[in-house]
Amino acid sequence: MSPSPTHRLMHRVIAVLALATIGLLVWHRFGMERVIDLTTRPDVRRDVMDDRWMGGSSRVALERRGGTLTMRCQLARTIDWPACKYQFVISDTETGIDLSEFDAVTFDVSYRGPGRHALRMMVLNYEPGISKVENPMSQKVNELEFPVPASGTIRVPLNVLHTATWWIDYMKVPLEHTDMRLDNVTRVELLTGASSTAGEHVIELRSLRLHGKWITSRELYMGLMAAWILCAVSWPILTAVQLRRELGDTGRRLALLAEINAALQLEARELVEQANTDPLTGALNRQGLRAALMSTSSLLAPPMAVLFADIDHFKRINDGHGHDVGDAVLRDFAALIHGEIRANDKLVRWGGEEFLIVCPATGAEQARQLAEKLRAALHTGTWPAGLCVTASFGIAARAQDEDIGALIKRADGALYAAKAAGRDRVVVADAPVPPGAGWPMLSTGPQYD
Ligand SMILES: Nc1nc2c(ncn2[C@@H]2O[C@H](COP(=O)(O)OP(=O)(O)OP(=O)(O)O)[C@@H](O)[C@H]2O)c(=O)[nH]1
Repeated sequence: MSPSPTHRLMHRVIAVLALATIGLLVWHRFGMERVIDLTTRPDVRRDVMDDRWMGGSSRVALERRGGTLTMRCQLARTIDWPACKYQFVISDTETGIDLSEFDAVTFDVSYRGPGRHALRMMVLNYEPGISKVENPMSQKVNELEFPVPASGTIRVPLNVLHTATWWIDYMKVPLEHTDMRLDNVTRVELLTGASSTAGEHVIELRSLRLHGKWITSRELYMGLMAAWILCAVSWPILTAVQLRRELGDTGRRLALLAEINAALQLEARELVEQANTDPLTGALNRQGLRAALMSTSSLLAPPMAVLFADIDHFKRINDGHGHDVGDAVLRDFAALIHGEIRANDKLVRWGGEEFLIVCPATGAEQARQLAEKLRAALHTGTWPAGLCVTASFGIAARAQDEDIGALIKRADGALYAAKAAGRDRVVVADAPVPPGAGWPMLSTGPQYD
């Protein structure tokens, strides 16, 4: 069975999702790089500061030339931790930027000055519950000191930063807040090294860049997981909807087929009825009698009788009043007989103005009484054109094992006798003569084909 359009669509969605998943994971791993350049970014305030606010006597000055920031620091070791520093202020409020998915920082720097060249980087993170906007010292200090060449680019991985122990002591930070965090960075500072020699230190910073990803691994995994869960959930739902639709279609098709079938059956019944019925009188025709005898075998079980009824001088009616009146008499004659006989009796138009009545469960005497009743009804009936219509009746009761053809022939003989005796009467045929017992009395009637 070929898949439904819904399933084909789902297969495509899964294929696209699988490719997108692989593509995004590879892209996230090897690309998707986001760079924040703190030396040029317009919303970052760049500044320098010396240690006089802590009681020191170092002096610092900043020169800006193009994108290059040159810090001239006259370092004086008059306090324990003398320092000059660059400040990159990202935010003065509690809302910083999330650098947790940033993995490195690069410096393009030149350093001139006495002693060992080293720089200290501090990344200040706003910690809810600990940091206060009005107290810059309350921001969590993540720091690292690293050596600096005379000139060149240095790449420092961010995961080697650690929370400064002096800050933990100073702020009396509980243990659970001592981990390094970069999810809300408000400020980055670049200081002279902790054990820098006194004297002039000239640091030329051409760029300071943070390197990370456009979306965090967590966001990527969550997004992909949500997409796959949505896909997994929608699969059974769409399958159920599709099945429901198919069931509905099948039901509608079945209902339509049942309707067509019923119509065809009705049509077939009508055709059979038409084939078995005389169109003028509504009585059975000979084919109809054959069908009735075949479908209801009990019709012929003795005792049973057949009556031949033939309208007297019907030719005169036709000749005297026209064929239409003749037809009307035939219709009324059949209707009158139908009104008098039992439901399981069969009225057959045998030909012209001659009718056969098949009466199951009827003996010769009962058949004769019926014929007399019919004859009397004809007398009292109302006929087209004020006519008086009579009929002659020939009756034969079926003997055990008698052939139906022979039975009809005997009834026809009796009818012939009734006509011959003056019409408007009933004649009952004698019982058939058993083989070898001689000829029956009424065997000389008209021949049947
Ligand atoms: N109007 C009409 N006449 C029919 C039909 N079928 C047969 N007839 C006519 O019925 C007439 C039968 O005439 P006959 O066989 O001579 O019988 P009859 O005139 O009734 O005389 P008896 O039977 O001897 O009393 C014929 O004129 C047929 O043409 C029919 O369907 N409609």
